[in-house]
Amino acid sequence: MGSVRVAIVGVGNCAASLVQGVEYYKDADPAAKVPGLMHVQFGDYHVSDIEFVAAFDVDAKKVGLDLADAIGASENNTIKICDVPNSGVQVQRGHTYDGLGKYYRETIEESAEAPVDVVQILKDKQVDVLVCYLPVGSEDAAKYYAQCAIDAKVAFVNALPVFIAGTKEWADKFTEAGVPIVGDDIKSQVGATITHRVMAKLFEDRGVVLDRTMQLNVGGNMDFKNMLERERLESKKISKTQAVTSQIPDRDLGADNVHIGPSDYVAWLDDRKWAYVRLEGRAFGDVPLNLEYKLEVWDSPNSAGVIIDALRAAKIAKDRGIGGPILSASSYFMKSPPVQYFDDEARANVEKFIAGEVER
Ligand SMILES: O=P(O)(O)OC[C@H]1O[C@@H](O)[C@H](O)[C@@H](O)[C@@H]1O
Repeated sequence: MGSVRVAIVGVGNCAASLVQGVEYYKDADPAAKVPGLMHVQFGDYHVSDIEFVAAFDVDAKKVGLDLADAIGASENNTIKICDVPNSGVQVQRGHTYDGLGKYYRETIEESAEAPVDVVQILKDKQVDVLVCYLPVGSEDAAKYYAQCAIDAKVAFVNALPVFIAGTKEWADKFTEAGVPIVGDDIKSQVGATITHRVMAKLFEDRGVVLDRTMQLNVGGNMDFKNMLERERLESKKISKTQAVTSQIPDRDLGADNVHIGPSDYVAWLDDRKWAYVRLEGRAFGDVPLNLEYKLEVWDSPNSAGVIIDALRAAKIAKDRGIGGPILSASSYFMKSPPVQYFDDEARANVEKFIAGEVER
């Protein structure tokens, strides 16, 4: 079936983990269970079939570098997984639009080069899938790249909380163009969202009434620094909140009883994220029952394995000529898919999609 030719928008920490992970797992045994991957082999595609063929960024310290060098440049501060050999792919100057918020502008220098013709490059490089890793709050920039994907007939994986796959307007555009999309907003392997979803559902399934809950997140990467600008957070908070409340459809907690969102920037955490989660409920005899946990993760590697699956799902859809939102992959891999399922159902749907038993 050949390779999965991938272009990256936003060569930050998440891209760094993705590129390293593809190198790290290139010889993984398809029959083995390896840490961090849900599928070594995803349908016809092994991890090693993922090939990076183009990359776009606007940071002067990244534009012009080989992708293998750019992933360690500028403010990138995630944990190193392995060395990556020279890729032969030079990071090209993308379009900025609203991609750089106040804190990015204070921290990095924007490239003085002129933006490239993204659609032409996607076509020239015969890209299969474009993965969008722009900073939170990049509404216009994310939509610009989504349109580029449509124009170049390239599948789109939307890792950030800008609603594209989840809106009728964009879902229709992708469907009409026959271009697949997996989105929106990556849900990490075992991250704040999935653990919180599972716990909220557990309360309700076991007859405990959930009254109040909160999820406070702190981290030290550019994502968290960027999110100090509260105006950039609107869609992120909506995405994270409904990712949890969707799992307890029969309970309306009321807006004042749910608080989920990024909370502060702690520079010395680097790319680690700490999530403090609390659920308060009533159990047998209306007796209080509270659960509190803290999750410590390296943020970017925690999502890279999920993206590796999302890229291959998008490519399979493209191979099969299916356009529009890929519901199975979107609901399992993303926080804000067009349709929310419980995670066990979503997982089963992904397996059925791989087997060709469900269309999308
Ligand atoms: O841990 P969660 O809640 O699944 O979130 C995962 C991802 O969510 C994205 O919105 C963040 O920008 C990423 O940095 C993060 O890794």
